[in-house]
Formats: sequence, structure tokens, C-alpha cells
Amino acid sequence: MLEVSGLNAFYGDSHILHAVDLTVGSSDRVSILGRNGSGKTTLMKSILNAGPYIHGSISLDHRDLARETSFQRARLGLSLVPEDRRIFPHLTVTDNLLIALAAAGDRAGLDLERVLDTFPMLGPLAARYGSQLSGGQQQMVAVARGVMPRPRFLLLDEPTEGLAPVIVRQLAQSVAKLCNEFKIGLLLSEQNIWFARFCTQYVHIIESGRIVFSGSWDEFESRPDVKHRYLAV
Ligand SMILES: Nc1ncnc2c1ncn2[C@@H]1O[C@H](COP(=O)(O)OP(=O)(O)OP(=O)(O)O)[C@@H](O)[C@H]1O
Repeated sequence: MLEVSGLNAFYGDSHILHAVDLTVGSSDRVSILGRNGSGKTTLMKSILNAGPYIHGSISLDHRDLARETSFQRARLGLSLVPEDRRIFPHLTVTDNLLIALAAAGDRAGLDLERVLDTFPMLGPLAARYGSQLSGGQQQMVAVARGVMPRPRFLLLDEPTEGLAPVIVRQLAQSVAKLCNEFKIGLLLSEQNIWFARFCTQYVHIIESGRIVFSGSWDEFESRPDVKHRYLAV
């Protein structure tokens, strides 16, 4: 279980997250929806100890992560796919994926062929360099790389940003399949409601660094006022 409790996050004097509580059970799939600047990326980075200064607690299976570096958190089973993808441009697609096995530590990672099978677009690109990929192809590589160490929890930060609708659909199928097949818990930050609904069971809305709604997708659908107020749709 991934548990965030009373999380406050800061960049210098700027107080960005305010008393955020959030739980993702093992194999659960949870979305964080919110407008630009609402704090989604800050939350993801806080969980990986990758930037913001924080107060509050973050634990994995009741183990407090306060003293763990980003690398140690990755070894313990947290995998962040950042918004800006960070594909290695001078490595091939295959090597971009294999290098992520280093994050698995003593755990067994996933088999390269099985991951490539889950992203049909990537097979034919396996020998191509990161610098030669389109934005959609890069995003597929970033997500595939994120699952290679077989994390306990995959954290996807706005994976659909800038992608064509056909790529968004393919990505949704791959993410849902991987999480189901390998029992990977998912924390997804998104603005694309269709994608979030396809991939997750539960949704939180974040606004100005505060969680303002939490519920199932049915509960979300029954609250058009919430959708209108916080997501402007
Ligand atoms: N490195 C930083 N230093 C100072 N302020 C920052 C920094 N990064 C983000 N912020 C501020 O923190 C707030 C939350 O930003 P964050 O990137 O977490 O939001 P977001 O919901 O992920 O937005 P987006 O959908 O645009 O990516 C914003 O007001 C942003 O300007």
C-alpha cells in the first residue's frame, strides 16, 4: 500500500501542496485530476523525493520513506514516468528499456519481449535511437521503461499530454493491460478524463494543492458540479 498523509510540499517559500492525504492499495488504480498548476506534478515528485521540500509522511507497505533517496524509493518499488519523458536520446529503444532493470535491485524485472508485445508500436522501433522517435513513440518508451523493473506502484505524470487520440487509446490499453497482468498499482495524474477513467477505478481532484473530491468514477459522474467547478468541462 502506498500511503501519503498530511503532505505539505514547498518550492522555496511557495507552499504548493496542503495536507494531502491519499492511499493507493496494492494493485489499485487511482487518478489525480486537476487543472494546470494544481499540484499534480509536485505530488508525484514529492512521492519520489525528486524536488520539493516536504512535511508529512509517505509510506510504502507501512515503511516510512522519509529517509529514502529517490534511488532507494525506486529500488523499493516506486517508478515515476515524468511528464517530460526523459528518454535517453543516444540509446536505442531496447537499451532505454533494459537500463531500467537497474532500478529493480533484487526484485526480478519484466521480460523485454513481453513488454514490447504490450506496446505493438515499439517492436518495429526496437533498434531506433531515442532521438529518432516522435513524441507519441517517446511516451510509449517512457511508460514501457517505467514498468521494466516491475514496480509495486507506477506513477504516471500526465502521459497523454500532446498525444494524438489514436495514440492515447493505444497507450490506455497498454497501461491497463500491464497493471492487470503484473499486479502493478497505478497513480495517474491526468487532465484527459477518458484516459483516466479507462485506466483507473478511483479518482481524486486536486485544486490549488488541496484534494477537493475523492470517489469512484460513478460518484464523479453523479457530481457534474464538481466537474464543472474544478475541471472546467
Ligand atoms: N520548481 C518550481 N519552483 C517554484 N514553483 C514551482 C516549481 N514547479 C512548479 N511550481 C509551481 O507549483 C504549482 C504546481 O505546479 P505543478 O507542476 O505541480 O502543477 P500541475 O498540476 O502538474 O500542472 P501542469 O498540469 O501544468 O503540469 C504551480 O503554481 C507552479 O508554478
